[in-house]
Amino acid sequence: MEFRGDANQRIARISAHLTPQMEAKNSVIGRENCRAKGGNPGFKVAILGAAGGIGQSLSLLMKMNPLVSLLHLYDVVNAPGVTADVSHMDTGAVVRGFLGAKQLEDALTGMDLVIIPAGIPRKPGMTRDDLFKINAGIVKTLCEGVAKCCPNAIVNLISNPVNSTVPIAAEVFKKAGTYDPKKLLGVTTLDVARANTFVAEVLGLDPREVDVPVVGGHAGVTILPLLSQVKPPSSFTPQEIEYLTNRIQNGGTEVVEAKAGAGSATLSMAYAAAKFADACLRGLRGDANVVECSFVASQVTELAFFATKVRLGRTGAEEVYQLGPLNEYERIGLEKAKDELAGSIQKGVEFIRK
Ligand SMILES: NC(=O)c1ccc[n+]([C@@H]2O[C@H](COP(=O)([O-])OP(=O)(O)OC[C@H]3O[C@@H](n4cnc5c(N)ncnc54)[C@H](O)[C@@H]3O)[C@@H](O)[C@H]2O)c1
Ligand SMILES: O=C(O)C[C@H](O)C(=O)O
Repeated sequence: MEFRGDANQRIARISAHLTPQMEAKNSVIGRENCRAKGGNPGFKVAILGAAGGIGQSLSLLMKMNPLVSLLHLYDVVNAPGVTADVSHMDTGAVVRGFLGAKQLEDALTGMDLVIIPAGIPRKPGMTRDDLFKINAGIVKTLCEGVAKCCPNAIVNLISNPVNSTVPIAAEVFKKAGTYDPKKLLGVTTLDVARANTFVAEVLGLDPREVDVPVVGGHAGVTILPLLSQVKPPSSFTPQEIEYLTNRIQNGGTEVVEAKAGAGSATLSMAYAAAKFADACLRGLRGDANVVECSFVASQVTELAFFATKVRLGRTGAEEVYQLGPLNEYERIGLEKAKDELAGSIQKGVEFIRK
């Protein structure tokens, strides 16, 4: 009887948390009184924009990551549904949902890593810069929350245009007095995933065996694959170089056009974001030799931000690698990339300083 009593109490506690009244009473969408808190040692991760095309798949993938003990899912719509759904996966991370601006601070407090895929995606005919008007304000607000509630967190910024949203985030953090350049990382992993895939197709290799550094930024000509540095060492014909460079630079547009108005890359992006977040968490844990490409504060060129390989450690991007030797084709590409990047970075900075 004693056992039944305990069990009934437990069931009553859990059921109480399933009622809409209780959900409304709690400021957080979760199961606060449940015994099952996961108990995993691990990192606390928030996804801002978790109910979106990227956000939902990314939430699923981060729930599967054994390095995550607590997963906060925040959005201005549909966070409760995504949270309920993902929370039923029998993996270690405990999931809590947060809906709307009033719950942003709760979503962010105590986080080690904040991943931001919030904002509108492109439709055919648009450039990433066309998203600036709406996404700049969204990123500003969310980063103000980060500065206030988890100023030491690593931030993975996905929202486009990344070439401008990363400078926006940096300016917000500077204004708040919390800026640590090592901790602000623009996510360019999808460019690398595409480059590895397309190069592997041309070489007839398994993409997992291929490593293509992609530097510069994350839009059109600013996406600069360094095919001369591909591993395993490979040579390409001029036609192959032209084809691969164009396809990698326009990979996002290829998906936008194929989706024909229904958005941009979400599944491959969630995969790439989860891969990059996992690298950040392994760095935070102290693993050695965690190296990924990312758009970060940089002294590699004269520009304040630039994507190159970085080494991820306990404090974020602890080392920013130089470009290495470039061939003539890549040197010309670099100049074009820098010209466009300079304007995008300036636009982001001015948005906050104006
Ligand atoms: N860095 C990259 O490689 C890369 C790749 C693909 C997409 N993106 C960008 O990621 C962004 C999201 O793309 P998507 O396809 O997931 O779009 P989506 O419209 O499917 O989802 C965006 C989500 O953001 C939410 N949102 C809007 N304002 C918010 C706010 N203030 N706070 C929290 N959440 C908010 C929306 O409610 C929505 O759920 C776009 O800007 C897109 O261009 C970047
Ligand atoms: O192309 C887009 O608009 C989305 C994203 O930046 C991508 O590269 O897929």
